Amino acid sequence: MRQSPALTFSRVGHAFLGRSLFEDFDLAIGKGEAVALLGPSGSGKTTLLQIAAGIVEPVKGRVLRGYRRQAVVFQEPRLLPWMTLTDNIAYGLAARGEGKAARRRTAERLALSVGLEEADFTKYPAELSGGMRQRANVARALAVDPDMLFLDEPFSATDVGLRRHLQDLLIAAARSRGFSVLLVTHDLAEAVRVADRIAVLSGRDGRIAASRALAGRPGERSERAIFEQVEAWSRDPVFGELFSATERAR
Ligand SMILES: Nc1ncnc2c1ncn2[C@@H]1O[C@H](COP(=O)(O)OP(=O)(O)OP(=O)(O)O)[C@@H](O)[C@H]1O
Repeated sequence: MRQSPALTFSRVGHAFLGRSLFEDFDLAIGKGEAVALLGPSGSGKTTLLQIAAGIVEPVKGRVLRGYRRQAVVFQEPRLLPWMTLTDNIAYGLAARGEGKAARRRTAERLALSVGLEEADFTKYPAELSGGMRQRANVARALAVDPDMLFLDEPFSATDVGLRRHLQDLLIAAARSRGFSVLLVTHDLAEAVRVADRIAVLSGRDGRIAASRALAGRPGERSERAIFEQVEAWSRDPVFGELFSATERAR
């Protein structure tokens, strides 16, 4: 028997101020599958992610959720300024009924796993660098042990070294815990590194212009294989709209 998907968009439509973004958007994400959603700026990627996560109610259609617990990583960390680093990471755990000591232990373990240090545990967000805040952001999402993770341009403001580190960390976490991922990104190399499949949203009609499975598993692709895939797709007409828009934005 085929497993039901973790997430299904079924004929989803949305409009802002009378301007339609998409009419009949369909996409299914399997359990344990990582899908990267690419598309020109303004095509509605973030809106789709927010609809999927229940942050925005679609005007039309349905989202079917076959998962129990979700976490969202936004581009900007959104830490609570009056809470320490570990309290921020542990924030979502209180709702799950975990005791205070257990919450602190989980938060500390995750803080260390994302490269934060013990000396940082009691610092407030204002005392942390941008990179440290982004590490805390990822740790906070993993703390709730999601089976569906939404990532909205999570590393676009992060320098290359840290971006790679956090990508690898998420790939390893997704593999060991088996959660599904919907990643919105502008960065084709990031998509090729992190995802099992890429969906390209058309800027013209808000539908999926192309859906491509990637060879191999995330975390096992060589730098050369990633580079060659990005090169090949950048010559593919289906990706043309994406690249011309990205280049215009530069
Ligand atoms: N709350 C809102 N009210 C009105 N218009 C909105 C709102 N949110 C988004 N939009 C508009 O909807 C369109 C799609 O926005 P969205 O952020 O989903 O696109 P995107 O593909 O993620 O863009 P980018 O790649 O630039 O982040 C844009 O034209 C945007 O201005």
